[in-house]
Amino acid sequence: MKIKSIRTRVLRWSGKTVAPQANFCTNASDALFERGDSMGSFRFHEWLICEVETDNGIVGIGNAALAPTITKQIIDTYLAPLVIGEDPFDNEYLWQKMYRRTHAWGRKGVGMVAISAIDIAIWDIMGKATGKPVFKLLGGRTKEQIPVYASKLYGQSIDALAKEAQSYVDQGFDMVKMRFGWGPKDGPAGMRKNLDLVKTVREVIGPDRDLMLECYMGWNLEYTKRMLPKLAEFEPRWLEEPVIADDLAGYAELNNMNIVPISGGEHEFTNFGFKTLLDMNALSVIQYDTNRVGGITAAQKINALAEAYQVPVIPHAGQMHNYHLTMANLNCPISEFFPVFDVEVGNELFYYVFKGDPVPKNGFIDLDDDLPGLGLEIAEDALGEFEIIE
Ligand SMILES: O=C(O)[C@H](O)[C@H](O)[C@@H](O)CO
Ligand SMILES: [Mg+2]
Repeated sequence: MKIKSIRTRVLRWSGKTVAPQANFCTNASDALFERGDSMGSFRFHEWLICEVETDNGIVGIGNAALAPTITKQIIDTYLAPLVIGEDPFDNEYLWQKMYRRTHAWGRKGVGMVAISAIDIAIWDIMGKATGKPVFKLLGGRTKEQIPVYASKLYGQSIDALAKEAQSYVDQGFDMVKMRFGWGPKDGPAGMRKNLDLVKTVREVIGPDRDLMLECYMGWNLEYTKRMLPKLAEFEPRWLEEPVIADDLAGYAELNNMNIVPISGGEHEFTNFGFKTLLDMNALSVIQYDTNRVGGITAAQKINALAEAYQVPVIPHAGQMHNYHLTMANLNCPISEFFPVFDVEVGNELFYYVFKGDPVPKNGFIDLDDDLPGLGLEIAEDALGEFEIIE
């Protein structure tokens, strides 16, 4: 079997979007003096689809959400010529070929995102060719079902936040992740508002459900050190991305304070990136995203490394490319789930592009043992609300 062609499309959402409210979510741009739309860099309103076709007609589907138009160019210009004509079952060789041929500029960021999209498609091909779901090629079923946490609860009024949190309890979720609305530039008043948000959600979900807290790189080391003792009383399962991805020492200092477990990794790349973080004891939970980190080939290597350190892996994003890894690894205990809403930040866009993502029931999702590949189809009949850049 050989790879015959690669087709990339960028889908630009032109349908209804919900504008984020003020103080919707802290993020790395908050450190800039102009508030403006600090969420500007934080939209996922485009998605890249990467279809890899073999000479016997099997089509594997990969995807990417970061910088889709650039990722498309990287695949079309640099990566497709490297893998066309090759055997998709040589996935390790193909990953190394893409990684080493673009090493000068592609080992992190959009270069690795592009490699991820092709690698995910290759694993979809291997599943379809063998008649096995991808997780059965990675280690098989390690769970009856996958527990999922409802991940939204962006900054909003206290009443609205409580109502949204209650809706997840009513749907049977035992774990929720919320976002902060304020950070270092908002001073003590912002700290109090952040703590009010956490207090509200903790009161709604009660003491026996997991509460996770998301900063999305919007805080810094000094502010987080002041916040951690104030957050401890709410017993969060983790505090996520308190500092920017390059502040490895900050991650390590915060995690080694052992006040609240620190999580991160959705903006880190390859097993080398995570070896450094693990050696520094910088994370208590690893959260790579398979469509960024290097695809399934890279993610599975990180899973093995993390297991040796006994650091759990809970990939960013409730999407199929992550669910298969979670199902196949004992050290991946739960998955994230983005509730389906109107398009806001864009995490929800995945459900508009693809068909097949499992729907949670009572706080769990499951995968089909008999559905080959990733189990996704492109929702071609629903792409009318997208501008398609081919
Ligand atoms: O952990 C997450 O879900 C991500 O950081 C989100 O995609 C981002 O929207 C911040 O909430
Ligand atoms: Mg996150």
